[in-house]
Amino acid sequence: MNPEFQKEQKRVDRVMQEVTGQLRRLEADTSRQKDDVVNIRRHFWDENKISLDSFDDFLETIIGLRQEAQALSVSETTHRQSTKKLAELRSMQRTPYFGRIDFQEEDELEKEEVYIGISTLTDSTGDEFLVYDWRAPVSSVYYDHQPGPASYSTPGGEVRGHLEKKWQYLIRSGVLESMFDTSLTIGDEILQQVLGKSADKKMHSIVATIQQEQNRIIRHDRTRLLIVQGAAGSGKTSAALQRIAYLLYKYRDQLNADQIILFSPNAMFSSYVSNVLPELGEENMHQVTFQEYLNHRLSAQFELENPYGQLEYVLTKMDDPAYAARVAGIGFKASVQFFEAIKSYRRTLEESGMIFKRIRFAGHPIASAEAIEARFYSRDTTLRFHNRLEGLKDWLLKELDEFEKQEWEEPWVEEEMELLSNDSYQKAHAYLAAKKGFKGKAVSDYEMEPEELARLVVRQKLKPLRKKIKAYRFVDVKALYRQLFAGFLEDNQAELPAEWEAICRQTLDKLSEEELFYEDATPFLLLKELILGFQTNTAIRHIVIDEAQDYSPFQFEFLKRLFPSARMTVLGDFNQAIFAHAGEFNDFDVLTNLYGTDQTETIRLAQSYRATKPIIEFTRRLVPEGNAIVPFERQGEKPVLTEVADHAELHRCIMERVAELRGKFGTIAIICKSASEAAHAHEALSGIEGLKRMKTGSAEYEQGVIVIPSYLAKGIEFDAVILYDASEQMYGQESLRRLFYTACTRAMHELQLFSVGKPSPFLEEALQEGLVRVEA
Ligand SMILES: Nc1ncnc2c1ncn2[C@@H]1O[C@H](COP(=O)(O)OP(=O)(O)OP(=O)(O)O)[C@@H](O)[C@H]1O
Repeated sequence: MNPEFQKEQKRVDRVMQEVTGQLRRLEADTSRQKDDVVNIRRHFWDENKISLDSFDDFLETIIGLRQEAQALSVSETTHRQSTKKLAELRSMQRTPYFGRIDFQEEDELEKEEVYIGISTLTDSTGDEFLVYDWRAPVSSVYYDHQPGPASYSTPGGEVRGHLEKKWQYLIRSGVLESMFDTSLTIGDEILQQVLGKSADKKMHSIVATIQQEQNRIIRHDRTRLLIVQGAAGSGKTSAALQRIAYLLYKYRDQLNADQIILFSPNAMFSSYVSNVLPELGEENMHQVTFQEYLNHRLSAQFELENPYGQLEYVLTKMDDPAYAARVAGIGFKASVQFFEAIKSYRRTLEESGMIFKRIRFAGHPIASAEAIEARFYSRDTTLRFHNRLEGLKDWLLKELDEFEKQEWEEPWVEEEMELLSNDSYQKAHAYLAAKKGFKGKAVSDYEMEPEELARLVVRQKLKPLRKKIKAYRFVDVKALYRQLFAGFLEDNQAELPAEWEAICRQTLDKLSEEELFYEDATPFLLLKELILGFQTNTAIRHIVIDEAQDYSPFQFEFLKRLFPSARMTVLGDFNQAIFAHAGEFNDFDVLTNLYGTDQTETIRLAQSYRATKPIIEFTRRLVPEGNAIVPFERQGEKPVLTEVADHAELHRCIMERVAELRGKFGTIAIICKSASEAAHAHEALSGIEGLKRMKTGSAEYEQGVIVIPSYLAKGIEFDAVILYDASEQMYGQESLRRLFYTACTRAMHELQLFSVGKPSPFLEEALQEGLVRVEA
């Protein structure tokens, strides 16, 4: 063993010893802190006898409670911090560090050897830094510079110096397996090794091999909106997760994981990425899907279609007579034009056109729709729209008060009183007694007057109506949305799709069934919020939107308003824009309007890491301007295309191929175009042992051999991909190019395409250039 290597192993031993020692001490402390927290919680109320006898007693009680609550909060925070440190130390036990820079600061006589790992580690005196956190300012030199002049930013200003050498280490469970002087080696051995590994059930952090461009994303701080456009496999998701870890470190005094939301495409993806932050010793952020939010807001009113339901329709129901109109409708309803039309519609409602629901109680009118409308438009029109509605609400509540008084004497009240159960009667008695100031035993002295009970009965009966008025349910948003398709847009919109009439019919029919197409959900919600006021969440400080090409500008506008205090990181790839509305957009330029050019920065990632060089050379031929995508130098087999005569032969060939691939790989995905094709394939290939099918509801992606619809595989990767049927029959339309590309780019090490009959025209160029091996 060379002496340099031996010296480094000795250092690893020393650091490991330190980690183990600190871990032991912290484990003991943490368990004590946990007992403290449990103890304080258990005895919280014993320690504080509540006494309200005199003002002094009351004050003492309050002070006692406050002190105890403070003690609890301190213990909880200490315990939380220790648990986090424990997680970090446990990770460091596996890999204490992964890199080193030899950096000489300007004006310093000696160079410093800075070791970099997932967390900072000092010796027991606290004086010597054994390991620096990868997010520390000095660590950026490791990611950003080659040997030579280098600098890094600190809160106190720029630190300049000279980077002499840069090292990478591969340490596993305390054993130094290899080390590379990356200033000398050509290519990136460790990155090669990492990328050559098998796919995992969960995504891993890329902390040891973050590339310079990715580091820009991670440490970006300048603007409110960061847009990342990057090729498939360029590390967008990886960089986004590292960025969250970075933000949690940099702003550790002000920001915690609860204040960050990651918008994921589906539950399976959420589970796939859920490992990365804990691996870095951080707590996970919230993960949600946009659909979950829509459901939360709209499911009480409508049966809501899910986005994959929409996609499945678009991919499989081409024969439906309503198909062309639906697809045109999806495009229009996601357009900026429609967005602007809704905003201007809302402005016209200031003058006329509002639709209200009458307010009635048991068949008795309280306010007719006409009266409400008349009142609304008789108000001062200089007031803000929402204030006018608020005034209307207050007026209606007063009308209800008047009505309530009239009801006291009505015969139904008496009947209702007689029919009260014993329990309800007792409750009414207790309630009224308390209101009159009767306490404890004195409650039984209270004699309830029949008039009082009558008033209470009427109030209770009108409670739901009062609630409805307070929630502005007298505004008929559904009818207002309907109005857009029942003439408003036709009269006011210059350009409408040719299928407009059919689009209107479809939309209106669906609404009348109390159902909502996915493409209508966000516009409906936008209209509702524009009329009734926006619901906001100011606690969230950062939102990260992955697979952002799947969102319409509408949805972005929405998220901006929903999270007014948040910064936004948006990551996507328009070559993978597979939703039908996506035809409208090819880049994120329209998002610049969200916060303005000064507050927007765009970073592009061209290098793709996921797949071998031959796979990337092939996939980039599938999309326009694919030449801009740069493959990483990792060797492998060329993709293979096998043309078969029919489905029987297809299934036979796939089964044979799976048997061969199984020997080499842990995760093999048979990717189908749609869920219905996946269902057929799963049945036909049931001879494959342990074959599993992934569906929209699947919560976790499974290893082994799986059948999966293309759109669900998005964002995820597999060792080997078998494209079930890449024929012209299945992928003949230009609109499916992006879906086809998305499916092919899921492969890491091997890609096999089958085609029943003539292959898709998307393959023509790649075939001509010999980028695919054709098998007979
Ligand atoms: N710097 C890196 N070091 C090691 N691995 C990396 C690096 N960057 C990316 N990778 C790997 O490349 C693969 C693709 O990364 P990721 O899924 O983040 O890309 P993406 O741009 O989100 O892809 P897609 O758009 O296709 O979903 C992952 O296996 C990831 O671990």
